[in-house]
Amino acid sequence: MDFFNYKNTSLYAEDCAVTKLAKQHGTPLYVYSRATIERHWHAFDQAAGDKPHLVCYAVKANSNIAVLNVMARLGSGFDIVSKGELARVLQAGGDARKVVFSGVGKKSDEIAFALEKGIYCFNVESAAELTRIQQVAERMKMIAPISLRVNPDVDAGTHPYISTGLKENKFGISIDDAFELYQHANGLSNIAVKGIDCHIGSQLTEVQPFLDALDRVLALVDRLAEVNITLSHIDVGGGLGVCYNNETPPHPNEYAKAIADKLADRDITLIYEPGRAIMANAGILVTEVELLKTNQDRHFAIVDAAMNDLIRPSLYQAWQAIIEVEKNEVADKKTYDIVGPICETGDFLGKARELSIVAGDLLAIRSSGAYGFSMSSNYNSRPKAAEIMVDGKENHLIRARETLEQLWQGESLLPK
Ligand SMILES: Cc1ncc(COP(=O)(O)O)c(C=O)c1O
Ligand SMILES: N[C@@H](CCCC[NH3+])C(=O)O
Repeated sequence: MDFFNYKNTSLYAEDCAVTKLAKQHGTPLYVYSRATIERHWHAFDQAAGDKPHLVCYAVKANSNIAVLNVMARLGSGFDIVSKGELARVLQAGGDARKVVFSGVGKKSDEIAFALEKGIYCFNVESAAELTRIQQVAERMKMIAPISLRVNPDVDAGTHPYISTGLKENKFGISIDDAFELYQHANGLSNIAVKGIDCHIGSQLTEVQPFLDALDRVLALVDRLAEVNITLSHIDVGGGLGVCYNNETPPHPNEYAKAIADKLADRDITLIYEPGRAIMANAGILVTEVELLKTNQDRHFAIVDAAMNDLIRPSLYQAWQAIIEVEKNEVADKKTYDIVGPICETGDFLGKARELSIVAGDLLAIRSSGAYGFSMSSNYNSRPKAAEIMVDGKENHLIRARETLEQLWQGESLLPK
């Protein structure tokens, strides 16, 4: 469910006509809906009911500070993977005490920064990282709160690039080794063992793999309790999928409740790290059709957005709906490949889409709120798109379109 719907023949974002937004801000343009973000966040928050819990939004999905601020105002926590993401959370008014720090390669200065800011917990992904955190904390005369990210070897049934919970993936600590590492961690002078963490992949469309992973995690929690290592939280990661095409993922409510129910009789705090499920359908990417061309019976719509703006179709062959912003009743319906101006064959946003368009029309690429702008780049020296947030009838520019000067910011010429 989202707030991007047609009124008669025009697409609206909440109460704003998308054509007007494009006129005001130009294209390519990311448009986010505040009401959608808030509704999705509340779905996770409310499903856990009375169970102590924390929704830690995965910043990587969309890290614009206005997006983070919307969630900070709701009392959200945040899942971060870098010093940069923590700095963004703080800049957005987020509370460091509700931050969990994931990621396989935290540098010492990132660990020090997070300790200084007083984050909730480090999700430790290897024995070597545990040693590093101990060393940094000892040097700073601080205690680092940690959980181990265990890899439960569960098949998430998702795209291989975004599956993380299998033995062969680089993420986490094999669940078979975790028991010993917990005992070791428990004996370290500057480490406080707090919880356990698990994230098995992204865009999962069924609850069962989450529950299977949780069963394995709970078996370890119980084994640890037998040796007096009592954990105060379980972080179940993110990964809940959304409907891009014809997937039928469980509603966040159903997913979050299934997990909370499993923990109902345990005195333990539950942490979720959703990214996509909150943001994907809270955003669209609006682009203008520049030119139409036909090569050997194949029709191409060349648009002003490209793989640098939205890389998911190129990188994962991801399918995202592409719709007309104004339904054009006059133009012939044809099957188009929607491509950008970048010099790569892989630069496409969608293939074989039936559309009635002429040059100058606007298209909206749906479900672009997550892993859209946050994965964008300047490839082909293309300034990054502008981002706006709609809020009822109002819209706010939350990131200005990049200027040409910004393209070479920080670069310098040789002296001679
Ligand atoms: C550790 C961790 N937590 C949370 C997320 C968010 O995942 P999703 O956007 O699929 O909810 C990710 C990304 O997959 C992740 O790596
Ligand atoms: N970026 C990916 C998801 C990766 C999740 C990050 N751990 C996507 O667009 O689907």
